[in-house]
Amino acid sequence: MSPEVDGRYAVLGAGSWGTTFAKVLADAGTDVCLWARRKEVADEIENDHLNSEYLPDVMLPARLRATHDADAALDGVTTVVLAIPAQKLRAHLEDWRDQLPRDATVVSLAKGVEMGTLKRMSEVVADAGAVDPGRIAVVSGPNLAGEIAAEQPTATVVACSDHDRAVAVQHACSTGYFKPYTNVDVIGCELGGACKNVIALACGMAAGMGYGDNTTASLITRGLAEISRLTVALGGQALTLAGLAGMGDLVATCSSPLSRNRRFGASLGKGLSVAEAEEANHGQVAEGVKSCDAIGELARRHDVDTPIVEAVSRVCAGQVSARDVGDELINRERKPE
Ligand SMILES: NC(=O)c1ccc[n+]([C@@H]2O[C@H](COP(=O)([O-])OP(=O)(O)OC[C@H]3O[C@@H](n4cnc5c(N)ncnc54)[C@H](O)[C@@H]3O)[C@@H](O)[C@H]2O)c1
Ligand SMILES: O=P(O)(O)OC[C@H](O)CO
Repeated sequence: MSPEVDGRYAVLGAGSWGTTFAKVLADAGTDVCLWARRKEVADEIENDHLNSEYLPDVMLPARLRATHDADAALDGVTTVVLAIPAQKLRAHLEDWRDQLPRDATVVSLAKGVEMGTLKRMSEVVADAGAVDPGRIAVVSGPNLAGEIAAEQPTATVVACSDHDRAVAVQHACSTGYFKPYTNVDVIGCELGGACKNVIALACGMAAGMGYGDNTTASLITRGLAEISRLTVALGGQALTLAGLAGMGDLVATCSSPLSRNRRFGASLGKGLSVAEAEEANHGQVAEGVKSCDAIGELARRHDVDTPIVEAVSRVCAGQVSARDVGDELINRERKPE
């Protein structure tokens, strides 16, 4: 375990990733309290050091505290970590806005783009939480919660326009199994995390139809081209997408049977309806299903071509089958890479 880290952290949201990230912080020696929406989840973590619904096989550190009371979790903290699904973040922030300490760093773990507003999560935090953008950080990378909770070695990126704040979060979550790098390109890191979910849906569809690694690699690589174009159009850095928050997360999410987005896509590829695919995912969030339309619309507004994102949107809307959309993609116009 690392030496004690300065500052107190609240992690708001005790699903797979919120619980895992809180464990990482506690293992790093950081003082952390986890807020759970349901009292029984908070009580189980506080008393039994277990979150049996999301991480049934993982013993949580005794030093990790948990509560159902958001005011208590936020009292006196230096850093607030938001681990709420992307489309639910705004409503929660509006509730918590007055409790967010004025100088706290606010870290978003969510990977999505808000439907309707087309805002990235840091923009939602700035807007709904009334937080100065220089205080907002995002954590994104190849971070499948189950593997990290099992303490398998993983790297990630902490991005913040204020480098000192990124470094502080980096120190607070560095452990023997979790290695955070810093970056100042918030736009690139966020778009990498949000868009790879949509590409993972496409890879899942391909797997569900019985296709192998060549198809997956082709979708990952052409997906990376779409994400890079969109990132540059929105003011981010293409090079960020060559890193952990881009290629790294694409490889993990598009290849892993643990990914909820890939699993959801595989259900669609096998011919299940969207409702049946949701049921097969046991109510856990597959962010790409909701974000794909917003990402597609964002790309259209900036005149960026995103054919894989468009294809996934149409399948998720039930307009076309995965197989038909696959044929459309392979038969698009031939052009230089
Ligand atoms: N699980 C991962 O491996 C992982 C890794 C990196 C990033 N993320 C991202 O982190 C975010 C959270 O993902 P997760 O895996 O923890 O999700 P999850 O489905 O496991 O848990 C969601 C959590 O949010 C809570 N919540 C609070 N308000 C809610 C509401 N109104 N509706 C639904 N749930 C509500 C739920 O109770 C639950 O504790 C997502 O944006 C996801 O893309 C997840
Ligand atoms: O399970 P998924 O598809 O939400 O992916 C989890 C993480 O985002 C992987 O980095």
